Amino acid sequence: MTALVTASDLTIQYPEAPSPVVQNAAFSVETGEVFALVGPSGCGKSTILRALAGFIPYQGRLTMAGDAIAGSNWQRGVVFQNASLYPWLTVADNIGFGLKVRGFSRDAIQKRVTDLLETVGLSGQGEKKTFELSGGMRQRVAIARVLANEPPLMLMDEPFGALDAFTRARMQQLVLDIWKRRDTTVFLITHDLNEAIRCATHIAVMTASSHQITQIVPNPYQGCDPETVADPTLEQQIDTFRRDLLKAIDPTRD
Ligand SMILES: Nc1ncnc2c1ncn2[C@@H]1O[C@H](COP(=O)(O)OP(=O)(O)OP(=O)(O)O)[C@@H](O)[C@H]1O
Repeated sequence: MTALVTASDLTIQYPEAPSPVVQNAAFSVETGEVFALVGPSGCGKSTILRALAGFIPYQGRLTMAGDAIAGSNWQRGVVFQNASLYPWLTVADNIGFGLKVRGFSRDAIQKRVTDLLETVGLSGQGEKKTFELSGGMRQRVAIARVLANEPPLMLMDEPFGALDAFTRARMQQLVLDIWKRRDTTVFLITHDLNEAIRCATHIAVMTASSHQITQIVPNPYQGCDPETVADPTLEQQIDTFRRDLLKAIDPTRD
């Protein structure tokens, strides 16, 4: 595998804030990984994602495929917790919006949108208005809209945080299915360690006061659902792995 994203000496300070939120951080995300970033609220996870998206300035080095990240770009698609869809457009037009802006032909857009509606389980719903959709359906549209651009990197900030447990589990499976079938790398922020264990190939940890990623651990349990695992031995192993992650997130914990 080769590094898709590389950060070194990465420092991010908001204007008027007394000190940097992220300081001298270093990490890399390899092509093909699902890289989950976990850590306590307010430690700077979304700040790193915003810098990766090109939404905010940073100091130090932050590159994608060797090029310094400067400004937003379709190659880094972002899915947030609450899908900000265009309410005046249909589902299909929301999904095809980026392609239209990029000058794709009407036929090419229609074909890709039809494929994506199927990928995210919304076949036949392209003409719906976004206000007719449930929360889970809206997130499917948001994911399809990002996938339409076929970005090498998908940035997901608590994408399923507002969904009920059942929908959340289905959406996690959807992301895993998409990741397996497409040539995409995923950077996922989550509060939910079980979500990280289920989805990620690698789990990166930030602590409350580190201002950087302190550990990146390969996850041997990707694809397992820690909440429903039936094998007691495996359940115990996952439990130990989860405890170790909790300890890494909060070293003061017993
Ligand atoms: N635009 C901003 N201006 C000033 N400070 C900010 C801004 N955005 C975030 N912060 C501060 O930066 C710190 C890190 O915020 P960030 O959103 O990156 O944390 P997080 O780890 O993603 O938290 P959460 O898990 O709650 O979403 C917090 O103290 C927050 O208050």
